[in-house]
Amino acid sequence: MLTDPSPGRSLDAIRQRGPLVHNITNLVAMDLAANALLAIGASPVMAHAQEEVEDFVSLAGALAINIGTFTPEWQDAAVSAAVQALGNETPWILDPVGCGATRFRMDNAMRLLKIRPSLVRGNASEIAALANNALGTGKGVEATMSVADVEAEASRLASETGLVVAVTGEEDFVTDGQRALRVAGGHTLMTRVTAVGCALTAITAAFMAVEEDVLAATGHALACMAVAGETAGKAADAPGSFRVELLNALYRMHPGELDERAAIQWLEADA
Ligand SMILES: Nc1ncnc2c1ncn2[C@@H]1O[C@H](COP(=O)(O)OP(=O)(O)O)[C@@H](O)[C@H]1O
Ligand SMILES: Cc1ncsc1CCOP(=O)(O)O
Ligand SMILES: [Mg+2]
Repeated sequence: MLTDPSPGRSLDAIRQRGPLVHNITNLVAMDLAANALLAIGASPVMAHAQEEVEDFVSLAGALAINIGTFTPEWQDAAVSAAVQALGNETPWILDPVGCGATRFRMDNAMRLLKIRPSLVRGNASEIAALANNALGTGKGVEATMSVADVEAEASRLASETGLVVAVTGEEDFVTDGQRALRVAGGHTLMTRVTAVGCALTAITAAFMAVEEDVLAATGHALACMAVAGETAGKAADAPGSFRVELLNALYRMHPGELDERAAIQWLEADA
């Protein structure tokens, strides 16, 4: 595990070690998330059969669970995987896609939250919904609130649960209830390509596989995606080509460039 909190060092470690990331993710995101992991140098596997999830967790450096198109069977497999990850001390991340939209999604997210993910990453509406166990936020899987609107609720959720919570949007916010950071950058076209957030969740798992400090690993992953988004936004002016350029930018990113361009701001306690 790394001790030097530099995003470039984390990216370099991913490229050197190629951690296997086990994803239990949604039908929309599988392609982009797997390709984003390959682009940064990690190895993806997408697997959600109850019969094999525990085996894959034991092989993986990190687990990403994303509830985006869950069925009850899928959810049960995710619970088994999360319990296994917790027992193995394998870092795992929860992406509560659209949890403010339906009771089924919220119940899935709350059940998984109790298995103590290392990190919860969602957009502003999802984190607001989760923090209050309340429906009615967001439009389906999309955010209708800003990150600034929910920073206080994210901090409360982190303090109450002892988990690290990341809220993403125009400027990202991450907190463990004591320490916090913001990550600037990215591009508005990231909201016009589906599954960019899900792909971010997947690559954050890869950063958690090589960096023990979950808050730092998350900051590094968010900065990596933000820098890639900026690069892609210079090369593309519409969603189709932006998606391709985002993968190209993740693949081409040099650790030194990431260190230079990462806009991570560590905040005082209680920020
Ligand atoms: N308006 C924006 N400007 C720049 N970057 C953005 C913007 N909205 C989202 N992002 C970035 O897009 C990625 C996905 O975040 P988000 O859209 O919140 O997730 P989701 O797709 O799960 O709703 C993050 O890296 C985030 O920083
Ligand atoms: C459109 C959609 N519907 C169910 S999951 C999904 C993808 C959501 O991706 P993201 O959370 O990254 O926007
Ligand atoms: Mg999402």
